[in-house]
Amino acid sequence: MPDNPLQAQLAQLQDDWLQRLRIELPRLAEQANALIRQPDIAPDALPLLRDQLHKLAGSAGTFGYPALGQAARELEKCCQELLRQSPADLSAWHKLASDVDHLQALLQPEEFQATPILEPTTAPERLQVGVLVIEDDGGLLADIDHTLSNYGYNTFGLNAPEQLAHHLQSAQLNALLIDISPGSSGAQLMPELTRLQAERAQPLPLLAISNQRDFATQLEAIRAGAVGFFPTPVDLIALEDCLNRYTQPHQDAAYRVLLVDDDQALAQRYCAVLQAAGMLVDWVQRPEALLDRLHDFHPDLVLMDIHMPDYSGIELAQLIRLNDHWLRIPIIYLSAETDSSQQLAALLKAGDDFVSKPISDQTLVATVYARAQRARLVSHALTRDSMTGLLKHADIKEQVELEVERARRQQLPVSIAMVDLDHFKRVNDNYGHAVGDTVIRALASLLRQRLRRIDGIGRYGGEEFVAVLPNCTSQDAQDIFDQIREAFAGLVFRTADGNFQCTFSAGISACEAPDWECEDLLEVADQRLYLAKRNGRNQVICRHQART
Ligand SMILES: Nc1nc2c(ncn2[C@@H]2O[C@H](COP(=O)(O)OP(=O)(O)OP(=O)(O)O)[C@@H](O)[C@H]2O)c(=O)[nH]1
Repeated sequence: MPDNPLQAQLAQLQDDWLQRLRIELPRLAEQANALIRQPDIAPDALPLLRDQLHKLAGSAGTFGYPALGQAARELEKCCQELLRQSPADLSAWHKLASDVDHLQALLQPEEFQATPILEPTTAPERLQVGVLVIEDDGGLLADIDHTLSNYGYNTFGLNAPEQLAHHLQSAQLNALLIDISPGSSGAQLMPELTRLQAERAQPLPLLAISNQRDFATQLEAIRAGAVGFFPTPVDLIALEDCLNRYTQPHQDAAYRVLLVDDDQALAQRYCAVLQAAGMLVDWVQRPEALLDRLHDFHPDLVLMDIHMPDYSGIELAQLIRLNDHWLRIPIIYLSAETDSSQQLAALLKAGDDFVSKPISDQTLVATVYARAQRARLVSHALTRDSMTGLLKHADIKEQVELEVERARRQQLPVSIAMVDLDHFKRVNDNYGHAVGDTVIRALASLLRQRLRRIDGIGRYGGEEFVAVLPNCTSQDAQDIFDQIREAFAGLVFRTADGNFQCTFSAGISACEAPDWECEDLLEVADQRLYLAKRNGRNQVICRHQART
């Protein structure tokens, strides 16, 4: 009995498939025998037999019976040939019937090779990160501590140089932040640190600070294993961004795969395998439902069977391509078709790739994963604001629409937050536009870090942001945004013209009537944001009364 849930599920699916085949194979043999008795029914009966053999050729290998799949493929070709020639000589029909009959003998269990499935792609929740900070400048050290703790990091220092080796073994330490300016205590520790890092299976991410920015200094940092280099005055927001990149797991949401296949047994198996690899899979059995499902499910990728009763996968792929909105979604054909000219013809009409059935679980996961990852990257590049990495105006609006619609369908709450920096014009006027940009990036980074992976966050205007929080009441949204507001107000921005702090105001709305559309929620959130500004700023309002 398999000891892991996926293998148990696959074994059960294989068992079901076998049961069905024990009934279907004798029927196939009977259909082939009927052709000997009445060769004149061949024009109608033979295509049917060929299609069933085609389906068997595609599924048998996947369920651990490659010899049966191979034999079915040969017989499929044989049917095709008979259809073309319609031989009068009965021996060809006898041979076909006997070979189809023989398929049952190939239903003996073969060595079932359970292939390892790739690791799930879903990211775990945010990790608690410990950072060892070695910095002689007390003022800068205080700013680093302050900023990083506002972003949720644990920072600690080194009391004595001989403790370095001990610290590096601690499970609570995830990154190093060291000032390597000439003559500093960090610089003196570098030879020892480089040696200790080399002994580790996985060196800790090292971020270097220095009052020098020349080639030799940066090269020295790289040789000590630095992944980030920050000349003074340190851009603490960029530093946190770099720390986040190297210490947090990949924050992407699970890839969404829409599977279009009429073969229930195979579809269930593909779903189980892809889900076990951390992907979200939706299965369309009836092609008529395809367009609605695309609209509701928003897949990153479509896996399309080619041969289905009444429709071909190529027609369906062309149908998808008629809509510009879905142009970015890769379509991978899954088919028992091995004729490369047919494959090419399919790709020329629509679709992006071809994988032949039977496909191993590992190849399926790797193919889908690689394609979905690339599609996400392209989509990311097109929909993200380059300064903050958040969604652009049109894309966050689209996401709000989508979530409001989904919430209504599922009868779950959804909240919208509209956020605007306070007196931001003064920041630009007093410290310059570049510093203003740093403040915008700081807020974007904090929003990304404090909100959930399923929340959508966008830069709605210059210094205005919109977030959509599915399955979240307005009260919960207010609590979350109050925490973010406090953390943001605590950040200190260091500039050559002095240090300063900045705040934001926010308005929250939720679906307050069953017929509320996206525009209603945005408008009410905007009114509450305006109220928050009028009430004195640095506050979050989720009803028509103020709350600080
Ligand atoms: N640095 C920077 N500034 C921007 C960007 N986009 C918009 N701004 C500035 O943001 C400021 C917004 O100013 P206002 O709309 O008057 O609002 P405010 O000063 O923040 O005041 P309140 O919103 O009433 O608290 C303007 O000075 C814009 O030039 C940007 O991408 N970078």
